[in-house]
Amino acid sequence: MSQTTTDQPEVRKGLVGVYADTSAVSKVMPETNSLTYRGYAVQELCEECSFEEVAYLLWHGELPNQAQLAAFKEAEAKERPISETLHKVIAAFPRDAHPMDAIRTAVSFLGMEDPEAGDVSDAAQRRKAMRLFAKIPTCIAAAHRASKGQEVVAPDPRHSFAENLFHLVQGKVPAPEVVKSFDVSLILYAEHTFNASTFTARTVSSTGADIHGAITAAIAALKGPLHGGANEAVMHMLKEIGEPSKAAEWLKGKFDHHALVMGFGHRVYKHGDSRVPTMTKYAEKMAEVVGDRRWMETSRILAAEMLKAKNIHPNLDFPTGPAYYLMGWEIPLFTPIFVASRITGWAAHVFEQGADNRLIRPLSAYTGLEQRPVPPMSQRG
Ligand SMILES: CC(=O)SCCNC(=O)CCNC(=O)[C@H](O)C(C)(C)COP(=O)(O)OP(=O)(O)OC[C@H]1O[C@@H](n2cnc3c(N)ncnc32)[C@H](O)[C@@H]1OP(=O)(O)O
Ligand SMILES: O=C([O-])CC(=O)C(=O)O
Repeated sequence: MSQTTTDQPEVRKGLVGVYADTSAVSKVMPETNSLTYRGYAVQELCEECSFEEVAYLLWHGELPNQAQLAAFKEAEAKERPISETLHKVIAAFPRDAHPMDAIRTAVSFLGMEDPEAGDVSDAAQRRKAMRLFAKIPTCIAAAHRASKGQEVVAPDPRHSFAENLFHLVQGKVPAPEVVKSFDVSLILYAEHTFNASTFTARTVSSTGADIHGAITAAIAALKGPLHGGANEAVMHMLKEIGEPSKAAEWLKGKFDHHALVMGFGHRVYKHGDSRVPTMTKYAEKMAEVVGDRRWMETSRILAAEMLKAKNIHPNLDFPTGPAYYLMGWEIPLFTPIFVASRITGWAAHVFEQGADNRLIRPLSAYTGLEQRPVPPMSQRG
C-alpha cells in the first residue's frame, strides 16, 4: 500500500505494483489469468513438452530441436553425480535439518567446488547453471536418505529429469502417468517473473556475484511459507482437517481468528492463478491412480468456501501439495522439489541480469530520529 506524508517520498511497501526492470523470460497476465514462457502458453507447454524442453526454452529463448534436446539431456545426465567430499558433508548434516536448509547449504558448497569458481562470464554462468540443475536432485536425495539412515542411490543417466528424481529419492520410478503429472508440476513451477526468490537471485547477481551465490539466496527466499514453503503448509493443513466433512467448519475457525489460509492468495493474480487449473487436473489424476479422493475433495470444499467468503482464489501451491503427497513424496521434500524446478527460471533471470546489468539498489524513506550528537558514556542512561 502506498504511504505518503507531506515530507516523505512515496513508499510502495512490498514493492507492490513496481516495475523493477524489463524481462523477456516470462509474462504474467493477471487480467486473463494467463502465463507465457518465452511467448508460449504454459498450459500448452505442459501438454506438448517435457520439463527438459521447457528448461532449454527458458535458457535459450527457443524450444530445442531434436539434436539440441538430446545434447541438453546428455549434458544434464552427465553432470548429475556429486563429489565424495560433498557426500560426506551432506552425511554430516544434522538429521533433523529441514531439507530446504540442506539443499541451500549443498548449493553453497557446490560453489566452492565449482571448477570455474570466480568466472562470472555468461558462458561460465551457463555451464555452472547446468551443473547446478543436474546436481540439485542428487543433493536433495542424498540429504533426505542420510536423514533417514538410508544408503545413497546413484543417479541414473538413462532416466529423464523427473524419473531420476523419483529414482534418487524413492528408489523406484512410478507409472508413466505419475511421472507425467510430476513433469507437469515441474513445468508449472519453473518460472514466474519477479517473484520474491527470483528477484533475490537477480539482486545478488546484480552485484557481480556468481550464480551459486544467487541460487543459494533464492533458495533461502523460497523456503518461506508466504512463498514456496506454502506447498508443504497446504498438505499439513489438509492432514489437520482430516476429512472433507470437516473442511467448512475448520475454515470458519480460521476466519474467526483472521488467520492466513495457506495456498490461497497471490500478489499478482487476484482472479485466479493461471497454473491452478492444469495442476488441479493432474492432481485429480493422481487421486484416481491412488484411489484416494479425500484430499482433493477437501481441497474442492476449501476453494469453494474461500471464494464465497473472501473472494480469494487458490495459488499453484494449493493443488501441488496434495498432488505431491499422492505421488508418494514426503511433505518436507515439497519445497526442495520446487527448487529442483525453479533453478531453471532463476538461472534464466541470472543470465538476463548479467547481459544488461545495473546494480539493484532501491532507496529507503527514513523514519528514525533526527541527527543528534553522540553522548559521552557517562551521560548514557
Ligand atoms: C508459489 C507461490 O509463492 S504462491 C504464494 C504462496 N503463499 C501462500 O499460499 C501463503 C498464503 N497467502 C498469502 O500470505 C498472501 O496471499 C500472499 C503473500 C501470497 C500475497 O500477499 P499480498 O499480495 O500482500 O496480499 P494482500 O495482503 O494484499 O491480500 C489482500 C487481502 O486478502 C487477505 N488474504 C490474502 N491471502 C490470504 C490467505 N491466504 N488467507 C486469508 N486471507 C488472505 C489479506 O489478509 C488481505 O486482507 P485485508 O485487506 O483485510 O488486509
Ligand atoms: O509470483 C509470485 O509472487 C509467487 C509465485 O507464484 C511463484 O513464484 O511461482
